Amino acid sequence: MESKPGLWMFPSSCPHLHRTPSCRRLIIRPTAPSASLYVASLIAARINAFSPTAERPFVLGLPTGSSPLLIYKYLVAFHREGKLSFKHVITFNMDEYIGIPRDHPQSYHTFMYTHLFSHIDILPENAHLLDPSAADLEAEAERYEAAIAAAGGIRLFLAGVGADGHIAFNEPGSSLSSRTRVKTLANDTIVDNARFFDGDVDSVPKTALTVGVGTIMDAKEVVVIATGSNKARAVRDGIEGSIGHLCTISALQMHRNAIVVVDEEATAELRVKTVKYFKQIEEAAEKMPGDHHRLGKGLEAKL
Ligand SMILES: N[C@@H]1[C@@H](O)[C@H](O)[C@@H](COP(=O)(O)O)O[C@@H]1O
Repeated sequence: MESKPGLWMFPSSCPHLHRTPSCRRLIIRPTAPSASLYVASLIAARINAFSPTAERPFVLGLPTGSSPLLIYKYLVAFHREGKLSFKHVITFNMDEYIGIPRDHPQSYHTFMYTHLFSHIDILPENAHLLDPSAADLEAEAERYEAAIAAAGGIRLFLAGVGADGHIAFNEPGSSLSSRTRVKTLANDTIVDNARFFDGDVDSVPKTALTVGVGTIMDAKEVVVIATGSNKARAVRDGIEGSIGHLCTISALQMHRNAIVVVDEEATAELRVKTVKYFKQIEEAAEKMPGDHHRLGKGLEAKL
């Protein structure tokens, strides 16, 4: 029998393939905009299918960075077109820098309001972010975990991935069962993120509050977006590599309901066989499109 890479594989006869787009798998889209539209459409479809109410809100985990930018644009567009409401959505952001104020242009708080929260109907009290100004950061981390639990747990966690395969700020070497805590950033991450601080490595905070790998693994569904050739190594290690703490996104191989959505460029380091296999699965799924496909039709050209 042909060997198949990793736990991400499942037989093309898997009945779930035809029922839900959220079987554990890799989705390959030609470009970053089409990958982002896929993810935004999936999130919108999940929220709408859930029909959230004040008593039964949809709980969404969110990332920052350049990767989710287009996804947020699409979500805002869906909202403006009356296709999506965040009125009964509760969000939890995955991380926040320590050492810069909330209103700093590069804080994740500012990022979220600039790119998403100010443009949708989310209630401010429902948009949760870690507070790095808390006097006791350990207590703040515990408070955050408790708030997630009190909200009923995260239904869908959207994530990006660092070039070295880290998820949130769970840098290489993080425990795969870690919870929300303070993390010292890896040098690679600091250098990478200097692009947001006018290229000045010294201005990048050296520590952050971040949800743990375990916190993300507890979500009912995890969706990762990875686009561009600088994510190719992370995608390869996360999908074809073994599960290990040096590439924390690889923990998702153990998640029952996780999807990695990539563009062609991000597949550059994958084996041809792996790419072919997942494309074949996707072709089969597309013959039975779910509503997340229809929802996004036409938007890509407009944005
Ligand atoms: N903590 C964030 C991650 O959540 C993000 O996924 C990563 C990649 O960022 P980008 O999408 O800008 O490449 O950067 C930071 O490390």
